[in-house]
Amino acid sequence: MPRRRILDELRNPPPVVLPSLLLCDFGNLAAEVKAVEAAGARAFHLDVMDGNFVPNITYGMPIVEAVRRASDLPIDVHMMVSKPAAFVDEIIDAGADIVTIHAEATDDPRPILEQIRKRGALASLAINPPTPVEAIADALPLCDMVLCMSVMPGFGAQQFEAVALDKLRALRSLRSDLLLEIDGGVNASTIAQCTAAGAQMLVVGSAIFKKPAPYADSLAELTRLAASGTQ
Ligand SMILES: O=C(CO)[C@H](O)[C@H](O)COP(=O)(O)O
Ligand SMILES: [Fe+2]
Repeated sequence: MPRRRILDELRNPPPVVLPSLLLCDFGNLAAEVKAVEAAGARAFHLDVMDGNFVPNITYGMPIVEAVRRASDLPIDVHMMVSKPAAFVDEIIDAGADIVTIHAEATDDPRPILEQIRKRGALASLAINPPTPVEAIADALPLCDMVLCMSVMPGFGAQQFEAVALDKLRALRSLRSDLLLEIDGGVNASTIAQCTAAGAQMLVVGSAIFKKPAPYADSLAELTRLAASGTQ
């Protein structure tokens, strides 16, 4: 999908709940993707971890390609890798529509964000809970989206860290057009606070995949709660 159309679609209310496939059944990946799409998902979140930037290894291009084959929905790839510049092109070739790199992984994210945009994908920058918004001020003009992590990256099913909410509020006051995403510990108890603070993109892993498919009830309930935070 073209960059502009994805941006417009994702900015449309209600807020977007993105299933994080980290905790899905990889033995039945295509079926899981289709089940989540049938449940009403508007985009997917894929967690690429390299065992170096974070203390865990997940998957790379082949899984992004497999999700691309199973669905036409936008794919948001969260790159928890030490050398994002080396893999951005391949991730986009595999089917990523949004590429999120970590501010902590590079001295200057700007050339990588430019490269992502040049390739026609949405450029996104993530910050870990201890990283302040000021650390990415120079890169903000090149960002379509900012991801505020509400856990230290590496694993699903961790406890939500509310420090991300202050950063969402600060970013929203700086730029009204920026897509804002939050990831980590987002569930029925925390999701309304996230949208109240300005997030439109809510990544949810364990709160969807801890129950077996179909996922329609949990996705609808999370979307309802997310929308209630914007009222
Ligand atoms: O980036 C991530 C972990 O680093 C995942 O997207 C996130 O943790 C999703 O899982 P949960 O909703 O269970 O926290
Ligand atoms: Fe993630």
